[in-house]
Amino acid sequence: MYVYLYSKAEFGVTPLEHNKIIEIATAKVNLSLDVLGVLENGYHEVEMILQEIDLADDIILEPRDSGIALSCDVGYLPLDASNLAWRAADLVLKETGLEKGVQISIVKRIPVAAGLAGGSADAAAVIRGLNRLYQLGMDLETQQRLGLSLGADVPFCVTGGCAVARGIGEKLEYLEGFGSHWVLLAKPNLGVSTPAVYQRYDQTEIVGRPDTAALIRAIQADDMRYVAEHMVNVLEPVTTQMHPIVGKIRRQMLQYGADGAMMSGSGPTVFGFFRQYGRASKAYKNLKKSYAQVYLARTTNRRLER
Ligand SMILES: C[C@@](CO)(OP(=O)(O)O)[C@H](O)COP(=O)(O)OP(=O)(O)OC[C@H]1O[C@@H](n2ccc(N)nc2=O)[C@H](O)[C@@H]1O
Ligand SMILES: Nc1ncnc2c1ncn2[C@@H]1O[C@H](COP(=O)(O)OP(=O)(O)O)[C@@H](O)[C@H]1O
Repeated sequence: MYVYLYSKAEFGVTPLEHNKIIEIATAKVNLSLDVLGVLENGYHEVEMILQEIDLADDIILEPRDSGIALSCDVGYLPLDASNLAWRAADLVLKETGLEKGVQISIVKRIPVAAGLAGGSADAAAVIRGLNRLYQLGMDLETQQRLGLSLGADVPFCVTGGCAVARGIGEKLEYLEGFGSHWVLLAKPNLGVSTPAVYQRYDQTEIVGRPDTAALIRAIQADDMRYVAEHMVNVLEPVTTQMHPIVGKIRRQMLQYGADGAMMSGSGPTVFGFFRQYGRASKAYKNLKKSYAQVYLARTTNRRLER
């Protein structure tokens, strides 16, 4: 059930002799999402808690004399300049003035347009990976600044971990203390457009908002149950109104024994926290009967390893 989601290549199988490197692009879930206002450029000022999970893509980088070449093990992603991994490579090469190219191969596991920041994770992994491959000496802040020009979630994805994200998502306050917990994810068979959800949010009356300060305290105390029971995402009613199946999955998660369940980001993926593997795996089997994209993952904090 819980398949090891990082590539085995990380553990010594990496063919370093061929100059390849592997970066693990981990997904995130939102433990809360609040909108504080709208900025002049139309972006929303947010206050949200982001948590890295171990559902991940592999990003394999190989040096090339010039040009960016991209391949992927699935057929549904663009392989040109509209891919965030491609754009990240282009940005780093231009910014550093490096007269080199790169071959990028993606092993895709994170569902797309799901509220899990899969594209942002890939972009962040390319930035980290190129820094390593060509020893560019970019510090974390530089990597995050570059990342921000690709998407609001990219600065967080450069490090992962657990953080309160403010501004448009780029002002990060890292939190320590939250342990490794079972997270079950289920995505209905539809993708959600983030701009469409934010736009619709502006016309929607808000019913409940998260108590971010209380959630921060619970995270620092590793009180998973409190977090699970008090998570709030103000975008959830918006996406649920567009796609009622989101509400259905949330109810199913709770019915199957989750301590709490919520939609991640702009959706439509719903995740639930479970204290016990047994219960989580039973819920996995039940949800698998109705949905193709169901994943059992764990919260993780690879920032501490970087
Ligand atoms: C909703 C969240 C929550 O973590 O995640 P996802 O659902 O995408 O995973 C993020 O705020 C999404 O971040 P990300 O997907 O990186 O956003 P971007 O590519 O920068 O922006 C896509 C579009 O979303 C809207 N947007 C994004 C971020 C923000 N703070 N306010 C906005 O209004 C803008 O219309 C923007 O053009
Ligand atoms: N490497 C990538 N992985 C996933 N999606 C990508 C990638 N590059 C570009 N995209 C595009 O970005 C959009 C958002 O995808 P994704 O980052 O998975 O969404 P979300 O942030 O909601 O989880 C999709 O329309 C997808 O086609």
